This record gives sequence, C-alpha cells and structure tokens, in this order.
Amino acid sequence: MYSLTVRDRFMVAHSFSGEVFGPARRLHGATFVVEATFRRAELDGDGLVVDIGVASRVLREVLSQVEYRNLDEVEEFTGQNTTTEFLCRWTADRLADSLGPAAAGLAGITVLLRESDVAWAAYEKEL
Ligand SMILES: Nc1nc2c(c(=O)[nH]1)N=C([C@H](O)[C@H](O)COP(=O)(O)OP(=O)(O)OP(=O)(O)O)CN2
Repeated sequence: MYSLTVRDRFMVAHSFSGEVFGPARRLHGATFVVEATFRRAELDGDGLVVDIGVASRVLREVLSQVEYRNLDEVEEFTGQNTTTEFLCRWTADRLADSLGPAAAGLAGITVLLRESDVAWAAYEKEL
C-alpha cells in the first residue's frame, strides 16, 4: 500500500461539556497541526497516490471552513464536543467528499490532528 501525506494547521476556539474536561469546559483556543494521509494500493497512470498540490488545496479548503471560528457557534457542531478525535473524523469525511475525481482509486484517508507536541488523535476512513 502506498501513501502520501500533506500537512497543514488551523486555529479554533471551543469549549467542552463534561466533568472529564476540567478547565477545558471554559472557552479556550487550539492550534491543530493536521496530517492527511491518502492511501492507494497501486499508483495511478502518473505514478501518484494523489497530486500533492491537489491534496494540499483540498485540505486547505476543508480547514478554512472552521479556521478562526468559535466552534461552539458553528451550527453543525451544536451539542457536540469538538474533541481532537471528533475533528479528525469531520476532516476525513469532508476530504473524501471534496476530492472529486482525485478520490478515484484511493483505498482510504487517515487524518491525524496534533493538539500539542505531546498529544494527538487520528481517524482512518476506508473508501
Ligand atoms: N481525548 C481527548 N481528551 C481531551 C481533549 C481531546 O480533544 N481529546 N481535549 C482536551 C482539551 O481541549 C485541552 O486540549 C486540554 O485541556 P486540559 O484541561 O489540559 O486537559 P487534560 O486532560 O490534559 O488535563 P485535566 O486538567 O486533567 O483535564 C482535554 N482532553
């Protein structure tokens, strides 16, 4: 299996509900570093998993939907703790929807979000 990874970052504000979150129940900011990995069993006719430029552009388009937003105020996230894990799945789903023809032949997408240098989460989406 081949893979190709592109990296980006985005800044948001959010707060969480639930005793487990302690001080993070208050509004706080986060800068997530995102790695989107695209997987393919065989390379395409150009010798690619996916073009790096296309992958980078699509990832930026997806992240720009939430960048600099207070996620507590985003309607689609109402009632949802926008945890690192949740945002991994959200990003992977949006990437899959946005890739268009570039998704042809892909076996899957993995989105890894680093919320700091010591903690990160990932979601593996099969296509
Ligand atoms: N599995 C996850 N756990 C936590 C997430 C997350 O997205 N996924 N997020 C947070 C907070 O947003 C923040 O990043 C850390 O807040 P903090 O209060 O420092 O949380 P800790 O669990 O590290 O420490 P406690 O104060 O003991 O709760 C939190 N967890």
